Formats: sequence, C-alpha cells, structure tokens
Amino acid sequence: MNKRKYENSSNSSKKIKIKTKEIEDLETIEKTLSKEQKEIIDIVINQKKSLFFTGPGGCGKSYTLNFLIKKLYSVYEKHTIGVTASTALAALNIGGGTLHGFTGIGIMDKSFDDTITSIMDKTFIYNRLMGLKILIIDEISMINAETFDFIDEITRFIRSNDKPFVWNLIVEEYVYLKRMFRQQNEYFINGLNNLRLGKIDKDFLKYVKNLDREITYEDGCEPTKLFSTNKEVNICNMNKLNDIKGKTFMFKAQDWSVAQGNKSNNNYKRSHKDLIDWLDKSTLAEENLYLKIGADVLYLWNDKDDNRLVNGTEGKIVGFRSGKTVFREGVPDKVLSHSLIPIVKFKNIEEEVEVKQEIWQKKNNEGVLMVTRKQLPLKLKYGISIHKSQGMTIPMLEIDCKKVWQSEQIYVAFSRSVDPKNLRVKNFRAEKVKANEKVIKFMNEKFKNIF
Ligand SMILES: Nc1ncnc2c1ncn2[C@@H]1O[C@H](COP(=O)(O)OP(=O)(O)OP(=O)(O)O)[C@@H](O)[C@H]1O
Repeated sequence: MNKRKYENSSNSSKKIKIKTKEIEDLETIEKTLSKEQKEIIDIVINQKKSLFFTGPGGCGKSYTLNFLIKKLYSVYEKHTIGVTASTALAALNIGGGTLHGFTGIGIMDKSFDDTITSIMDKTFIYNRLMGLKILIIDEISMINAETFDFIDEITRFIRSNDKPFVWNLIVEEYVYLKRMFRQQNEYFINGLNNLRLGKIDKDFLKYVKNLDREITYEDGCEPTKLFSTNKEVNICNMNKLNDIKGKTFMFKAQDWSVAQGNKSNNNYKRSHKDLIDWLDKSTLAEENLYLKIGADVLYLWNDKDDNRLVNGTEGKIVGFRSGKTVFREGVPDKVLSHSLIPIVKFKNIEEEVEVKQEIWQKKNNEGVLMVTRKQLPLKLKYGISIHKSQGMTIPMLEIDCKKVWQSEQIYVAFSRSVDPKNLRVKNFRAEKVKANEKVIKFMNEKFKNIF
C-alpha cells in the first residue's frame, strides 16, 4: 500500500517508532476492553490457564483474540505460540494457519504411524510442536472430536508427554462474553439471541418481515447485500457496476501453483485448477476483479504499517494512476488495466490511498508452498456471500434469504448488522430458523444456563 503523502514525513528511526507505537496501541486497546474481555486476558497472561471463550456475533471475540495474540507476542517468544483456526478464512483473520496444517495432520488421510513419520521428516513441523507452549484455535466449533483426539495422540507421542490434550481435561476456565458491541438495540439483540437458538416468536417474525422496505442512505451510499450463493453475489456486483458511468477495468490475478507448467514435476497429484479452486475458497481476493471510478470497495488486507487500513475497511475508487498521469474521470480506451493503480478514498482515512497488489499463499500440511495469488486487496462491496461475511461488521446491510440452504446462515447474516434501521431483510421465512440441540445443551452446561 502506498499512501499519497501530501505532507512532509520523516522516516528516521522508523523501526523504533513502530515498536513504541505497538506498545502504545496495546495500551490504548487494553483500556477499551470490557470486564469480561479483560478477564480473558488475565486468565491467559497472568493466571496462565487454558480457557474456552465464546459469545454471540458482535460481542468482540475477534477483537479480544487479536488483542490477546498481540499481548502473547509481547510476553512469549513468537515460535512458542500456535495461532490457528479451523478454516483458512478464519485463520487469515487472525494472521495464523489452519489447525490441520499447523499440527501436521493434514486432511487426516494417513494412519497414526504414517502421520508421525511425515511429521518427523518435516523438521519445521516437528520443531513447531516441540516448542509449542500456547495453542490458539479460533472457530473451534468446526473441529470434531475425532480430529481433536487425533491431534492429542500425535502431539503427546511427538512430545513424549503423557499429559492429555483432551478437551474436557485441558480447558480450565469458560468465559461467555455477554456485552454486545456491534449492536445497541436491545429488542434486536434479544431477537438475534433467539434466532441463534433456532427460536423466533410471532412478534419478532412480524418485526423482521417489516424490515423488508426501501432505505435511503445518507450521501447516496449503497448497502452491502448478503446472499447465500456465489451466483447471486456475482450478478449483484456486475449489475451495480453497470449502473455506474464510465469504463470498467478487469484486473486479472496472477495465479501460480506447483502444478503449473512442467507437469512431470508435480508430485502432489492436484491439478492447477484444483489448487486455484482451493485458494479461491479461502480468500476474498478475486481471480477477476472488476473496478471502475465511482465503485464502492472493501479493503481485504491488514496493513502492517497502518492500523487504520484493515480487512473490511470501506472506500470508493476515486481515480486511477498510470505512470505519472492521474485519471479522475474518464480513462482513455488505449490505457490498459495492468498499468493502472487504483486510488481509493477510504471512509476513515483523510488522505487518498494508492492500493498495490498483495500476495495470498497456501501451503500444504508439509509446509510446501502450493499456490499463490497476486491481486489487488480490493473487492466490490455491493454483494458478498454470507459464508465470506463471517466476522464482518456491516453498517448498511441488505440480506436476501431467498436461497438460504443452511439454518446457521440466517443468524450469521443478521448478526453482521449494526443497527436494524440500516438493515433490509428480503425473502425471510421462519421455517429456515433452526439450531442444534446438542450445542444448546453444551452451552447451558458450560455456562450455567445462559440460554
Ligand atoms: N472492547 C471493545 N471496545 C470497542 N469496540 C469493540 C470492543 N470489542 C469489540 N468491539 C467492536 O465490536 C465489533 C464486533 O467485534 P468482533 O468482530 O470482535 O465481534 P465477534 O464476536 O468476533 O463477531 P463475529 O462472531 O460476528 O465474528 C467490532 O467493530 C469491534 O471493533
């Protein structure tokens, strides 16, 4: 990311400044934590106990976890902390890897003995498991008991340790974050909590049905639309783009995989297309990104040097630069997209930002780089799939429930909203609202009848 600097800035002692800034940032964030969020930090950092924490969408789980990771990095050596998640997308949000890749169990297609041999062969995985002091697992609900047991057996064997890693024995503390940060409207929060439990009463059903109305946003802003299928997302984005005057540019990602080119060197038995599809599923970066001046976009990267620019930051394309020429309105036909650098005005940043390409990578469970994508970290913000919206906060939101195929999608989509005043819900049907009884039983046991 290159920022257009309109003021003089000095780069002297940059490193020291960043370090001091990091500490200041930690202190600033720490002050904002709620009592329960602070309790989580205290249990891990001071009491050195293991814990499971959860809570409804928007209660600050990611906020707390990201702070906790930074705090841990300031206390422990980096290589002793395993930052993992059950899915690649969730792992990306916390700057970690998948639990399967991290522990070397891969897709669990090998026997116990073969997995051990494969880990012993890969020194970096072996060293990683040996040096591990703290393991973080985000979105743990998607890890089943079989996987957990397998990791337990593997790690105990590798570390010659009889101490079990089994869930019920290792989790010492349970914290449920109750305070809601994303939403303030008590009635809506209560309705969402019920949706999460698979319940909807007549009153809330009527309320949701009434949320299907036209909303005019200030400054002519458009809402982000959530759909349950990718097809609906693509149609929505292309339609919106066509409504804006001017030329559309297609920015093609530079994709690379081990299966590309010399096929005889591909020992991994996966085709180039298969690997690209694999990458595609775990990243928001598009293979073909369509942009034009005036288009609303989301930033898809967490900028290391500028904490104002994070995954999900909203902005508008205000121009393109090609060499020394800046285009603010029309771009001549002869100018090709690969020479263009988008200039974006982000909502929370005063100066305009020239966005440069970033690289997304995926490694296999043995740590071999399998596939990479070089692309602009931008995405049109008009339409997003519910699946990829997990973890996002979306202030101006429209949800289309027409093709919802999983009951959890309803809660995930609704809980992205900040204020129902700025939420439109289309094609809602009460029969889609369901919840897993086993999960409710578990939560009531662990958190003393919170539901
Ligand atoms: N202590 C806090 N002070 C200020 N803002 C907070 C705090 N905790 C969380 N937030 C804000 O609340 C919003 C929701 O937080 P976050 O995304 O961490 O919730 P979450 O529980 O992880 O949600 P989800 O389950 O939907 O992913 C974010 O905008 C976040 O910055």
